[in-house]
Amino acid sequence: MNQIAQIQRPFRVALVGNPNSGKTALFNALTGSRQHVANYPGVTVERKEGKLATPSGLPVRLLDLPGTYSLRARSPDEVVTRDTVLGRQAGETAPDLLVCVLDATNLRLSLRLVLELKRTGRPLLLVLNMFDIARHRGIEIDLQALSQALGLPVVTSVAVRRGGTEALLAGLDRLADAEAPAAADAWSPPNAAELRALQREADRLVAAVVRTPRRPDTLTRRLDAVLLHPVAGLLILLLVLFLMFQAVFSWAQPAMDLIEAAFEALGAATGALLPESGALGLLRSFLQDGLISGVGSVLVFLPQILILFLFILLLEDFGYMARAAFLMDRIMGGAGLHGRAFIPLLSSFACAIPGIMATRVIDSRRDRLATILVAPLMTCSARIPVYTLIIGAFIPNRPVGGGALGWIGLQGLVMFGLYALGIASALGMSFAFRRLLWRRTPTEPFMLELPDYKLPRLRNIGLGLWQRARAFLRRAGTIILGMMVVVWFLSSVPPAPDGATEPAIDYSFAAMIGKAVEPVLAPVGFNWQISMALIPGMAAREVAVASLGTVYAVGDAERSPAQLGQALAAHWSLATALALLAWYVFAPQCVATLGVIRRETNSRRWMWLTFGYMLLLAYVAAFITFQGARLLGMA
Ligand SMILES: Nc1nc2c(ncn2[C@@H]2O[C@H](COP(=O)(O)OP(=O)(O)OP(=O)(O)O)[C@@H](O)[C@H]2O)c(=O)[nH]1
Ligand SMILES: [Mg+2]
Repeated sequence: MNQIAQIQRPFRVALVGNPNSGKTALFNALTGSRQHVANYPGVTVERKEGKLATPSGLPVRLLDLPGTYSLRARSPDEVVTRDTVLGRQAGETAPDLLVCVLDATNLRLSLRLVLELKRTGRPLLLVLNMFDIARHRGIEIDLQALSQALGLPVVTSVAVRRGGTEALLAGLDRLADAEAPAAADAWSPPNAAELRALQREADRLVAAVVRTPRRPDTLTRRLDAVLLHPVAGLLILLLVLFLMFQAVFSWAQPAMDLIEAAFEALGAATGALLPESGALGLLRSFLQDGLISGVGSVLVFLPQILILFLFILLLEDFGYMARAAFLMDRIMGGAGLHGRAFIPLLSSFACAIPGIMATRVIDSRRDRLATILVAPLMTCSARIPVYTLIIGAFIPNRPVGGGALGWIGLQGLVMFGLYALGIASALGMSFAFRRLLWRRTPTEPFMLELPDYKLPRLRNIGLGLWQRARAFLRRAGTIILGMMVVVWFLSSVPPAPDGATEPAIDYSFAAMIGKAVEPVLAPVGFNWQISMALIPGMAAREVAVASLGTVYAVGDAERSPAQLGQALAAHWSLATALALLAWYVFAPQCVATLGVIRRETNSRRWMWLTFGYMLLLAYVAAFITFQGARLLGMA
């Protein structure tokens, strides 16, 4: 009977546990690439589900839940975890088994969650993960005593090692046959006193089953002596960040050249197939100037984005990110930011959306709001295409100086400067917000656990990169492609009248819109082509590049990004180019980010505040840059 039920319906298992206990690592190890990522309805919490089969062939559907310290949910992702555990998640039934992932090196906090989970009456399996580190540190855990004391099955795992999940898989097989008890319907969240009582019980358990030697990891200690040093540590951090940006520029080049050449060839092949005039000519223009050159000019940035993420993922896995947060705490504290804001802000280098979502680690609402408000100022990867295009076209590719400075490229330096400007303005603005909005609240003290250093796992990094690449490609394939079609339409329709003397685009809708906005943007040096490209750029910053491509391609038959750079250099003054760079540092040009701010703060007010202050900064910065550059004779 049970066998039949299993064949018809997979065994549904959910991973619960504290943040950083290794749930996602286990999830990846167990499911490989058989994963499906979506969002929970109505919230910005990712729902990650994957498939696997146990050694005995039982199909399992595995859910990776957001980390939590308690079922007394405080944030949207904790609500998802709580509701899933209790079977209250809309559209889902309760999982057949909860696998509670514990960090074996820190059982105190994890066991309190286990005790809470026990009270829900759901079937539980405990996994002591990070067992390698625990063993390495000489921590001894009496598994049998723990299992007996809790009345729950206990297995160990090393999520990041091949074969490290065998005991867990065997455990799944054993428990799949067990009859699931009914859930306790009358569950209510524990109050503070109950939580304290649970913590005391957890502490008693730990005292009874865990033996910790007084022998700290010496390698970690020796490394930390240097990496956490107030001066040397900061210098190393700066060096790491600087190397990261140099790498983004130089390593990506060959791959970018390749992608560019491929799209050029594709465009040329399409051009050869179709005639230049008539209805087929319109199709040819659509394929060549709209589709191929549009997608190509965005795709070409994939290598850079991957390199940036490679660095972030490596540093995170190595254990350096927490140190960076620790180092930055003093500096960020001066700007009114919490030390924990460092990781959200650093993630915002990739994209403000995960950055803003990562602010959930900050407990105080004000600290969190301050971080959310300034996160979009960090240079996200969608700005890279714009920066690269303009820097490539206007900043000479030569070393900054001779001799010792010969290895620093001027282009890389300008890029670094733009990033620095983003960081400085984020710190400045959070300082201003603290001064203006929350004068009297003190920042909370910094408490972040510093994990031991460990060698990054290639598999984890690979999967992380793959997920990022997929997200980017999906964006390129949907929003961006859609916008490109709109932009192509606006810039090709209506067609030029017979006997027209100007390029066809000058007669199009795009020109009309651009020209209407132009007077407002003329003081910052933007012509109507730029004014027009900024409009679709609202959907995603990098679309502006593709739009400029379309605008100038339709006018001048220029196609590849390199040729686009040349076209821009011919059409814009240096002052205009610099003003556009300044604009892009600040402009609130991403509807998705604004949407996430609204959802995460639960208010339109903060969204509009962000939009307003960023737009103001962008205008002022571009104005000063343009007028200043003109005064210096760069017009
Ligand atoms: N050495 C070792 N490292 C591990 C193990 N499991 C996970 N890690 C590492 O621990 C870090 C955190 O793991 P994640 O899987 O991201 O943790 P998580 O529980 O999903 O965290 P949240 O999603 O934030 O709740 C990663 O750097 C993993 O590579 C393990 O068994 N041994
Ligand atoms: Mg996770």
